[in-house]
Amino acid sequence: MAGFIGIQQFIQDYTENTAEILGLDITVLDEKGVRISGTGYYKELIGKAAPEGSFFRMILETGKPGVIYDVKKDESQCMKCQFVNQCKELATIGFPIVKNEKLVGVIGMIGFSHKQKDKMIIESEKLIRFLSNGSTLLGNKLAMLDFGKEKGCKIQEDIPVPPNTISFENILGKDSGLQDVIKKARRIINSPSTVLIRGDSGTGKELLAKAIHFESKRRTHPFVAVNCAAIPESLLESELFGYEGGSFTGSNRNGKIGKFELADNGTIFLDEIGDMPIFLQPKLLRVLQEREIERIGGKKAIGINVRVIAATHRNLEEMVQKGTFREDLYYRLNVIPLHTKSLQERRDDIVLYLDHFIHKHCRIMLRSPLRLDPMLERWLIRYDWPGNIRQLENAVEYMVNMAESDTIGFHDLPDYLLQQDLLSVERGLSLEQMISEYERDVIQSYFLAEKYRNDKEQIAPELQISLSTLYRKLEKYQLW
Ligand SMILES: Nc1ncnc2c1ncn2[C@@H]1O[C@H](COP(=O)(O)OP(=O)(O)OP(=O)(O)O)[C@@H](O)[C@H]1O
Repeated sequence: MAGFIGIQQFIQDYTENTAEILGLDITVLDEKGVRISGTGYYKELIGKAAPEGSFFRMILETGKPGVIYDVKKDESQCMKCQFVNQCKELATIGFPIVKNEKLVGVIGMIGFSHKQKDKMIIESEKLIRFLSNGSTLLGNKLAMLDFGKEKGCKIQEDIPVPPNTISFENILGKDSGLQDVIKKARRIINSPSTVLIRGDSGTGKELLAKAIHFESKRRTHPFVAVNCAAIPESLLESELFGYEGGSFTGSNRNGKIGKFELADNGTIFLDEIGDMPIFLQPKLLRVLQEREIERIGGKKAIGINVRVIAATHRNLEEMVQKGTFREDLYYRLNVIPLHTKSLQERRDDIVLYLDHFIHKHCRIMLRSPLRLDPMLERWLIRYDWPGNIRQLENAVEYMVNMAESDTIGFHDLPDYLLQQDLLSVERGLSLEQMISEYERDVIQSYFLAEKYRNDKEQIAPELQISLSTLYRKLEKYQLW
């Protein structure tokens, strides 16, 4: 998305506003077919590539605009698409985005409902003109961005502008510990104090940091994330604080602005702070105390107004003891400590995440909702999830891809999970107990399914048992 970096938020705002006015869905793809913005179904797909062979990809290949008034009938344009059978689009119009005579993306208008499709047919001339203007607008905006860069304007191209903002609503989970953390975080959104988020990998530290930023008054300014463990030690200092032109061999002659300056008036998220090299720690401490930075090779201090949120999975107290983390920096960071619990510590939330991510990925893959085999669900609840929610979501995404029927079963698990001892969690139970537990889960799942609305007379024949047997089993498993 090289050309689109820096105006991603502009494009998403444009897309959403246009979609609202027209009552149709809008999406924009970059030259590689990766979705930059989208509304409706396509909002969830931002950042993902459009399927090979799809209509918009064809526009990227040919550089020609296209219209499909009836996707179901006009199959010739979609036959090569790998999702042709699951596609929910009814009508679609696409226009290439051209910058300085070069194809750099596609803007598309989509009708998912029959009402939208009819509108697209009736008002086609007007809508095609509208989309053509939209593509010109975006092409010109990109060209202006390049022009500004050539003239040396400070365009903050490496600020990762999020396509949409995050709020506390995005942090799912009923666990009381998690809810307490959210409650605390809500209280300090507008405070200037430094926050230190502790928790294992994939437990939502960055999500929490983003929610704090985007719920605060700083939300219109950048949220800049720096992973201190991912940047080589030798580069971290210049990444964080920037440098003046010609300060060292190989450096850019115009100098480089550091992440602290980029985050001015916003929030800097220092992920993996426990990996900050000891030689840089005094410099960070100074920034936190003085609220000013000095670029490498620079002679003057630059005042900054940045909220610092740091995070780590490491045991900082132990590191302080061992002398690998400065005690003064530790206290300076640990002003507002927040802790994100691992999934192992709040297994009750696992079902909620499974459900949420199954729905999410079914929507993304344009599949009708899948259900989980109850036995598999039980196994997933008892599995330890060392990679926490990130791992769980990836596993669900894999299973939704693999499932051939409307139920996700053990055979759909990713290989690394299949290699686990699938019965290990059941150890200590006799075969009879395991079968009983399975039977209980199956019956319960039918009562939880909206389709049956708790109707025993519908459920009994579905399970091929008599009504009285069903009553007996409900009694046995106390499923009243
Ligand atoms: N409570 C939650 N509700 C919904 N999604 C969540 C939650 N917690 C985490 N996630 C999702 O899990 C993934 C990992 O979260 P995130 O990157 O915030 O974790 P992290 O603790 O910062 O991980 P790391 O330490 O490895 O950087 C993200 O996709 C995030 O959206």
